[in-house]
Amino acid sequence: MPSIREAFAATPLEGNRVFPIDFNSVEGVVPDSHTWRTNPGFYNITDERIISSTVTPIIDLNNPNVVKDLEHACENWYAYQVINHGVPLDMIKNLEQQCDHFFTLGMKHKLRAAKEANGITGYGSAHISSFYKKKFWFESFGMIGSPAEHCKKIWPDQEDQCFKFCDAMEKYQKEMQDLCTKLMKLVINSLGMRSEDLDQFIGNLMMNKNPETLLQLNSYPVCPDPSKAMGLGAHTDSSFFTVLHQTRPGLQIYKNGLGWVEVPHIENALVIFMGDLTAILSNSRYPSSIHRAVVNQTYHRYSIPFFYGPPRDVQISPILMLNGESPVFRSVTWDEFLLIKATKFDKALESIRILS
Ligand SMILES: O=C(O)CCC(=O)C(=O)O
Ligand SMILES: [Fe+2]
Repeated sequence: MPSIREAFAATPLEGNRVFPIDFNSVEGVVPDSHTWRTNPGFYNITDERIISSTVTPIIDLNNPNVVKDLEHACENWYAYQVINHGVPLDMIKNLEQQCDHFFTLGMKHKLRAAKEANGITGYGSAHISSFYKKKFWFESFGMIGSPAEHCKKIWPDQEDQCFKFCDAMEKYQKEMQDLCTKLMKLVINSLGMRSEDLDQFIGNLMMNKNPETLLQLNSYPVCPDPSKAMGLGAHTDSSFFTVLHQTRPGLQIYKNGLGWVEVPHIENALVIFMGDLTAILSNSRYPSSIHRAVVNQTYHRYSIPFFYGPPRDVQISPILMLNGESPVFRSVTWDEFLLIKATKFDKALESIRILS
């Protein structure tokens, strides 16, 4: 059984040991390594229109109709924002502050926490840039659980700073776990599972083990020529779903027939993307959200995604709710799916399809 680490190691392309450039040293022009060509053809996207007037759904988690609202959003938008999510605003502000603290450090400091070759945690770039054969205007710091080991290297003689950073990350992870447990129930409920069966169903699905999660801090520095660069190219997340906090606008989701739809920045709302594993679970009723991040000339943007998925070795297969319904996808573990995704990228889901 390959591990997530091996899944990334299996990519024949550059892998994710692609270090970001020192964005502070770039003067005036976007270097060739980062010059973006539009429409590289992934996900068969041909429509490059950018739509800013359409508002993606906003779901109030306290609304009694939340399950219906969620069902509609998952079927039609694949991404939406939630309000009344219960995550305290001061906790989010503290997280942003620590995020800014890290990314405004000099390159020498950030590289002390560099990702290992094919690693997931620590400082680095986006491994999907190898598919695009271009680098993104992007740098990130990934964490599974406590970031303490990395912190000790970044701030070797600032115990206080180290503590503040770890504390902000760990508290936020805990909040995210609680929110994702709640969202998972709502998603399964919206697929037609009865409320009274949810706990047992999800317990069995996860084999009564803890979910696998990854917290990531993404940074998109100010760019001298945004028309030539891309923050993060179009992709879907491999998780069940992802909860994302954005500090400023820059996120776009792709919707057939409309093009790229800007997801507005709403203070105290969190963005949810449906991921590939929910496309499998829902037997393709809830497609995974194709999204990307663009950059700009005026502000430094951060986004903070929390990726939520099953224990690595658990088989995920479609939940068949209708009489006579046939599975559209074969079952996979998350590890196996990541391995497939690392080589097939936008064709990963297609490659496990058993019913057209
Ligand atoms: O920055 C964003 O808004 C998107 C980030 C994202 O899609 C990711 O980290 O997977
Ligand atoms: Fe994403």
